[in-house]
Amino acid sequence: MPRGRRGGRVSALEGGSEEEAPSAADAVPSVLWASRRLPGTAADQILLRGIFEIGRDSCDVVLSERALRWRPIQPESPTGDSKDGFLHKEECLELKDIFSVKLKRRYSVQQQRSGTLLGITLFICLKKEQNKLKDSTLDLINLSEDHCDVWFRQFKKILAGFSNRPKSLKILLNPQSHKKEAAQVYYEKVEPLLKISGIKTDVTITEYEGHALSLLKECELQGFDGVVCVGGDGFTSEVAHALLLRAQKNAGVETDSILTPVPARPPLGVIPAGSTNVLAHSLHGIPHVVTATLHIIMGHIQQVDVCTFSTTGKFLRFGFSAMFGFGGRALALAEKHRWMPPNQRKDFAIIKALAKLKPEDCEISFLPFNSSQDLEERRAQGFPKSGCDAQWQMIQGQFLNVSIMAIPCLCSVAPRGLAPNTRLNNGSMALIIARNTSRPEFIKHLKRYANVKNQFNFPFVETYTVEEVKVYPKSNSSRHNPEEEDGPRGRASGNSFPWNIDGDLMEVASEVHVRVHPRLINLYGGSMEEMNDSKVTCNCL
Ligand SMILES: Nc1ncnc2c1ncn2[C@@H]1O[C@H](COP(=O)(O)OP(=O)(O)OP(=O)(O)O)[C@@H](O)[C@H]1O
Repeated sequence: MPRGRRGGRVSALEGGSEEEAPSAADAVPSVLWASRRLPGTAADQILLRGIFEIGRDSCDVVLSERALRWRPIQPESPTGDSKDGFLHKEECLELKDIFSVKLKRRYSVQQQRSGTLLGITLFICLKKEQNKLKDSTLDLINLSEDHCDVWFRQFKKILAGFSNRPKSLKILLNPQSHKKEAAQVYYEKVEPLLKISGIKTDVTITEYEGHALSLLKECELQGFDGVVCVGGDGFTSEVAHALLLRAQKNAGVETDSILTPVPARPPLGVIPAGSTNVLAHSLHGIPHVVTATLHIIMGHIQQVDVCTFSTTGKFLRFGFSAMFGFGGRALALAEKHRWMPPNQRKDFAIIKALAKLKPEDCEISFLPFNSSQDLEERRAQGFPKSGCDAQWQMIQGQFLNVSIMAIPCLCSVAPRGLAPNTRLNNGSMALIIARNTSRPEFIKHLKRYANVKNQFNFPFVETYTVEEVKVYPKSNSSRHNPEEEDGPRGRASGNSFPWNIDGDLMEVASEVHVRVHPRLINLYGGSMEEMNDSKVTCNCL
């Protein structure tokens, strides 16, 4: 009979009976990765039972359909009682937290091929502090090849049952993101975890702006379970736009003026490696590479709302968030100074845009959230168009900044989000308007994003929850002067207005129509824990 390293007898008792687990209050896990107790364990059928060394203890290990449980084996006292049994409580690991299994072997110089079997290693996804995931391992030590083989095959079978987890991924990597470290991020932190998980990858390193878009128009995605982009917001947004555009073309949807887009099939993973990582931060609650990678490996999927942007009835692009006015002009300035290092460029652009702060004269119409259903009903009841459109509201005046956001837009300068009351998939957008005010007051408003105070609690700030927005800049504002470095009011070029769409500059000459489309794209990401002080109190949102 083979024996464990510390002399414990090895056996595999398939389908054996399960001991009653101790109460959650009693359980004191000695290892970080062990969750205390699973609810409803009674119905959990036992698959295998055997002895392994875990940590420094010889343990009685039980594998059931939902969990792995173990308890150190107690030496029997002459009276038959266990001396310190109360110290050795059962620990357990939910099977859904395992992402890979390998046979653990020790290789000596002579044994280059097979090595000496030591046991089984389980690769585990741990939940750390708020929203952060971490990979870890659990070694089940047993020297018996037969014993380990039975358990190894059982773990493999269990892992194969997680059908939502990807087996092959198309990776798109922007080598120019931030300080050009996206390749290093991918090859050092992401690829090793994908390899351990047995996920096949096909990596394309983009060579120019727009490369991902043109590649996704043509390339075959049939063999991939998902697409992953490694880069910043501009790159992620480009890839999301490309996937959605592809979905429309595949479904025969006219892309000149998209009214009701169809969802994109392959889920998109977002590995944060840019100078701004608002999308990854909003999706995972933290711009953390390992967390993002583990969500992909575990097949956690979120359906996320997406906006369409169009002008004069013509579709422009898909995106998650937009800024017009100060946000657009600051980006236009940053783009003109691409030669600067990313952080310096951002700071420079913000300071310069603040120095040249001027309001945009425009008219904003919006359809408040939940009114479109009423609108459809009114149209169905034969109301004239003007009667139907009474649902639309209109404001006009001089605005310093207009933000339209379908996602919360978490970032380092706004840890609770630029739109903290929006969710990833609540089917609405936040419309946040800063009317004209003095520069110090506007700066005070911007600074509030960084702390817990309500950034909307200013008389010049208005917030609305909307489904559609139309922004009409007034055409009588001063014309572009090519002599002026940044154009009038920092405009991007000619007579167009700069829009910041997910960190990408979009120049539009006339009005922009933004509509939200609920749950249009699948993104890899788990449901986020709310921040402790999650809701700001605001009259409108
Ligand atoms: N090889 C490349 N060379 C130049 N630009 C590229 C390349 N690959 C992708 N891009 C473009 O770079 C833009 C910005 O990329 P990304 O968002 O990853 O970086 P970033 O550092 O966060 O950018 P930003 O400083 O604009 O926030 C994207 O619009 C993308 O199309």
